[in-house]
Amino acid sequence: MSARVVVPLESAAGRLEEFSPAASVLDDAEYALFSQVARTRKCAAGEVLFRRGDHGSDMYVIASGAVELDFGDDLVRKPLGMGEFFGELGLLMGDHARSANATMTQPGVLLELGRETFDRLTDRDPKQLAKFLRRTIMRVVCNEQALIGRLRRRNLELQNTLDVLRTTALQLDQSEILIRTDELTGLTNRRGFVAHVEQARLAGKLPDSVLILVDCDRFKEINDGHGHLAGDRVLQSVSNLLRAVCGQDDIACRLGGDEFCLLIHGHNRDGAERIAGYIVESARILQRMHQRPPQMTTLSIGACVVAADAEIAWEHWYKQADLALYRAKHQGGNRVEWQD
Ligand SMILES: Nc1nc2c(ncn2[C@@H]2O[C@H](COP(=O)(O)OP(=O)(O)OP(=O)(O)O)[C@@H](O)[C@H]2O)c(=O)[nH]1
Repeated sequence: MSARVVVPLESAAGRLEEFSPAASVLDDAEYALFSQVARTRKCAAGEVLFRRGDHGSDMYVIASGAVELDFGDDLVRKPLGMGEFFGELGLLMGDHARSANATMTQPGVLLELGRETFDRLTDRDPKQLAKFLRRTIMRVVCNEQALIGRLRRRNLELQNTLDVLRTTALQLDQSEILIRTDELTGLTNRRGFVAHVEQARLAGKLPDSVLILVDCDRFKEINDGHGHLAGDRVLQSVSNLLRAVCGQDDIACRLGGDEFCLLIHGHNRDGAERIAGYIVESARILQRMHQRPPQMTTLSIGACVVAADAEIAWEHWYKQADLALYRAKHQGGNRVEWQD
């Protein structure tokens, strides 16, 4: 029989009792008593005694050989050896659903105790049986408490993991927004704009639109004459003006330096001409209104109609609008030119 470590443990009734921490080992007197009434069963290695969820009412004592209890999921498997018992809840509760798979890992002999044999023990040695039952109940309570502790710890770990995942997702969203946003103006930057247009185009969801390229006139003179910060303020004013004319589905973008663009969705040339004209006119008025320090420059615009065609890439439309912008600049700026 295997070696036993016996430690005192306070019972539910408050008395000190002998209790084995392995707790599934019978003492010599119990073993002798059970072997008087039990059925013996020879088992081969690998033989499955019961599976998780099976209903059963037999308890087993290992006379020789070894058994493994597998509680499933990621719970630790429990090896049992000579003198240890298992399946006692089936015996005590009757027709109990097993909570583990029990498999012989070494060939051996088991003592099987069914309900009727157990009843006979009540007559033979009630004191010994009561001691066994108390110990078994304590074992169940301890196992349950350990299980609850493990589940609590796992729950806490899961919650922590979820928190970390939530924070990471949020950080990813924020980084995604940051890398697509122009820091100075808060408008979408070139990367964000091109990604948006290309995604929509490839998905066939880019509606007929108008592309409007906007460039500040003689912006360098503002930087040179009033300083870089004044130049920054002008760029912010231009972006506010573009934001103001944007509809819900339109996009305003700072392409870089003093160059901006607007993608006006669902507009034909007539509608977009009014918008482009309004931008140039408003900039002209603001530029005259605030000259020292300057709040605005006059603006040049090159525009083209973007036909919804999944085959034509964004660069094509950009080149068209840029040709128109070049003409607008060439004619002195402060105007709108179209490329058909
Ligand atoms: N203040 C400021 N200036 C910038 C920024 N980015 C680019 N610039 C400046 O913008 C100026 C653009 O100069 P140009 O491309 O010659 O444009 P321009 O002076 O408007 O000339 P035209 O377009 O031909 O009228 C350069 O002097 C850049 O240094 C910025 O973020 N802030």
